[in-house]
Amino acid sequence: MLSAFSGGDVRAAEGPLIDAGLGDALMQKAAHGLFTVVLGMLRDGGRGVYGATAVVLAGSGNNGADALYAGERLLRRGVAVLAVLTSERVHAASLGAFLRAGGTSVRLDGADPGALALHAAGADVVIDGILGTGGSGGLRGHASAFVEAFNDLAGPRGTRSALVVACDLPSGIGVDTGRVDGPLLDADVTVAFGAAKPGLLLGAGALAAGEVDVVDIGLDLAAFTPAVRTLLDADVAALLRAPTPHDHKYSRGVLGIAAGSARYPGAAALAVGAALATGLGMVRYLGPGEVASLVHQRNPEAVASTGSVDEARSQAWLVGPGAVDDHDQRRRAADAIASGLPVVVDAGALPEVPERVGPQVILTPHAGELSGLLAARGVDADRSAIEAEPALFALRAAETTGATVLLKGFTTVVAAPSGTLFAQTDASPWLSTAGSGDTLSGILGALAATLAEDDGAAARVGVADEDLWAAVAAAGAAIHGRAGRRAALRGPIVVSDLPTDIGAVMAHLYEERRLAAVM
Ligand SMILES: NC(=O)C1=CN([C@@H]2O[C@H](COP(=O)(O)OP(=O)(O)OC[C@H]3O[C@@H](n4cnc5c(N)ncnc54)[C@H](OP(=O)(O)O)[C@@H]3O)[C@@H](O)[C@H]2O)[C@@H](O)CC1
Ligand SMILES: [K+]
Repeated sequence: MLSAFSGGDVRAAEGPLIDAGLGDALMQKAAHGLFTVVLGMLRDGGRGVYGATAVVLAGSGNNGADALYAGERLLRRGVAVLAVLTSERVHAASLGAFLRAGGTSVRLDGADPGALALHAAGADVVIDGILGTGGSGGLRGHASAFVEAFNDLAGPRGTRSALVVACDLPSGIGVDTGRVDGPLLDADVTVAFGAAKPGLLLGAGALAAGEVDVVDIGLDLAAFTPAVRTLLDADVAALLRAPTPHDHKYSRGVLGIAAGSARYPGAAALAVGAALATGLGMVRYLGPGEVASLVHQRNPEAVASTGSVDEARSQAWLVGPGAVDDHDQRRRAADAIASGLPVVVDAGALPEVPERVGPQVILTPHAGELSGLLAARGVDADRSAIEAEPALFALRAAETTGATVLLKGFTTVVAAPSGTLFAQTDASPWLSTAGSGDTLSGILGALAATLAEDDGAAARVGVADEDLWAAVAAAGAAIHGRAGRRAALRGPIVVSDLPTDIGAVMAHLYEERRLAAVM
């Protein structure tokens, strides 16, 4: 599990070490970690180290000092390093060490930002040490002008030639929110010191951070609660419940699905297909006969009826995908939510959620739907406000309703009513296509059904029992994202093909789990 701690908690964990006179040692460890990652990138990128060129962007605080000390180490390996000082003030000892190692520095306020940006765009590596955890708001003044010029000249990440490495975090993102105001240097890699910060896992900050590499600098964070967590493959694998020889179809998990309507029949077929590919004992489909026929064309193993929730014994429910303007489906949604069983509530069923439910009710809105859900409960937040700070509003919705809230997006945020947060940035942009949400809900439903009666699941993934459903939702988002990435290797994603990729991802996860068990 990748755990992110707030800027305040990281500073508090540094406190005792700084009091013991170890502040400089911490900074040297951070700089060494940063240097080691840059070295690896130069080597892996085939650029070599001796004779490579680097630009260090150094702001006024300790973040700039880390970057300058890393620059000093690069100079000693034969890299030509230019330090661009983005503020009038600079950490004197680190600049002194950098200059003594043969580095050159230039102050941004006395120079032409365009010319410096052009130099940086042509370098092998740019180290972003403008702002770290002490920053507030977006980049200002000269630094902001430089970054804009660099982005224009170098082009977007992925196409530009210079590798950008963020020191602790991409300068200017909200440390705890991932909020981005103003221009930003998208990093190829972010080297985080001591722990990831929440802004690296959330919203626009997660996009800007690129790959996150955490360097151990000896901080003890055991007394602090992670602000955000990301499940890695091993965590998702640990959560899964593999069938045993003693299982039968009812004990493996039965998922009731009330999805689809005359207007949107396809949603039912997509949700059923994704649930079956995730693996479970049985899918019971409830809905109009013509929709059931469509479901059966692809998945004859689904057991269909036009009956009620009470008549269809299940361990968990999925309600809402494509269920629009259908009185019977609305009724089933309300009954499933009231059943006390785990229930995934999507799309058309979201308006059926009563004032207060429990965490076993997993809501899966996108930003627009969350805005409606909150408005109905007296909280005013439009779509763009939610997209700027997804964690804040997912948490608000979880606290207000008592449900687990999975807020869809490129980064999917999951909030438990306890305040525990997960963020999964596993998706492929190709997944933003019609029907994608229906397959996510099918995966979530299957996981809920298989884990509904599994008392050991929370402990296996390392969360409190009350946060089990949030972990399940995060795992579902991870599986969906990975399946999407796999599908995108073939070209633009056709959602009805996704079950093949879901199955392959599940096979990979079970294999990972088997290997973990024998080690
Ligand atoms: N503590 C430790 O032991 C360790 C810390 N470590 C490192 O320290 C980093 C935190 O360092 P930090 O606290 O010095 O903050 P940091 O972000 O470098 O600079 C803040 C200064 O920038 C300015 N400023 C603020 N906002 C701005 C804006 N929008 N636009 C422009 N300028 C802005 C403002 O100065 P002002 O403008 O007010 O003069 C403010 O004082 C942390 O990320 C990690 O890298 C590691 O070495 C491990 C050991
Ligand atoms: K930085």
